[in-house]
Amino acid sequence: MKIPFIKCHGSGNDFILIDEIEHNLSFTEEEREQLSILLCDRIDGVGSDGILFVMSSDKAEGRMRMFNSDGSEAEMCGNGLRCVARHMIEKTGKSRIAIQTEKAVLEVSQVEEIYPKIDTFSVAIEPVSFAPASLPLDVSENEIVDGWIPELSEKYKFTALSVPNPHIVAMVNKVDQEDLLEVGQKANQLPSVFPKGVNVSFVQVLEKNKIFVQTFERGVGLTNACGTAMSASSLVSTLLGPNELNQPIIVINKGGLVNCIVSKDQEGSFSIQLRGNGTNVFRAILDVNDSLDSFCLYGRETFDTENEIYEKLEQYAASQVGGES
Ligand SMILES: N[C@@H](CCC[C@H](N)C(=O)O)C(=O)O
Repeated sequence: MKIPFIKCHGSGNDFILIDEIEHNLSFTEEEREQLSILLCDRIDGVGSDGILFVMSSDKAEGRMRMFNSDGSEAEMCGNGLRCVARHMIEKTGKSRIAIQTEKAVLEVSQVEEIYPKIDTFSVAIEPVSFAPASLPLDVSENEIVDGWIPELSEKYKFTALSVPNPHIVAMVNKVDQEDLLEVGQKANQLPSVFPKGVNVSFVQVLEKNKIFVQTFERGVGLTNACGTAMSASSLVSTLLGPNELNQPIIVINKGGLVNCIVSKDQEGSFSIQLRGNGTNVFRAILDVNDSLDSFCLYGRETFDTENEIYEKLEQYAASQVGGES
């Protein structure tokens, strides 16, 4: 099977983007899972945090399905949606379109650069819910906002929310990566509390409207950045910390930076706009064998100029957090 793809990233959260419409491809559910495990492998595969399958939609200009590197499917992917937004905006020539995701049809658009010469895409992150059933999270409380989850940790308090994939967020004085790894692994081996697993983030306030976020992602592990987690963290640090509604919150991460704008409507529902890069690294073609357990890659073309420009953003982001990034 021949599969042309683009290797891309949002804040260093990297993906293999496969456009099924353009290349007349269609996979079974089992093939999507197997391809994700085969191709995302950082040693023997192409290496990425997940696969973005771009499909046709009768509700929007396109549809995104996102699979994690362990082969599980996620309800949503913020950094991935920016990469799909860029791809579809370039294809359609429109600067504002809609993309169907598992739980919602979401508006995406090209917007003002977040950093000089970085093409920037804004994606809507919604629906947002604090209802434990929406994650799902099996607790007796009506919601967990800066509260204890005793089965998980005696050291960190969490806020649980879906955006709409599941997240728990802890506000910390300083991000301890070893603790994050430990808590993240534990949370994802605790089906009595998190039946479908959960993304776990630690958030450090750098100053008003500026935070540093790191995430242990369900289905992957520690990543450079997670778009839905940075959106959830912006909301949580607005509720519990110094950040403000309707103002850009700068979110520094290990792979760069994004801006998040948190809004609340008249009914009290929250939504978040996530703005950041959608950078192409290279394009190539995969020749995958019938049993989907090996492949060869050919025709590789790199996007050198945009990657050189992105390095400047990375250096700037690293300078904003000293030891953290
Ligand atoms: N990195 C993504 C989220 C990917 C899915 C996540 N690991 C999950 O299983 O919910 C993002 O940028 O939002």
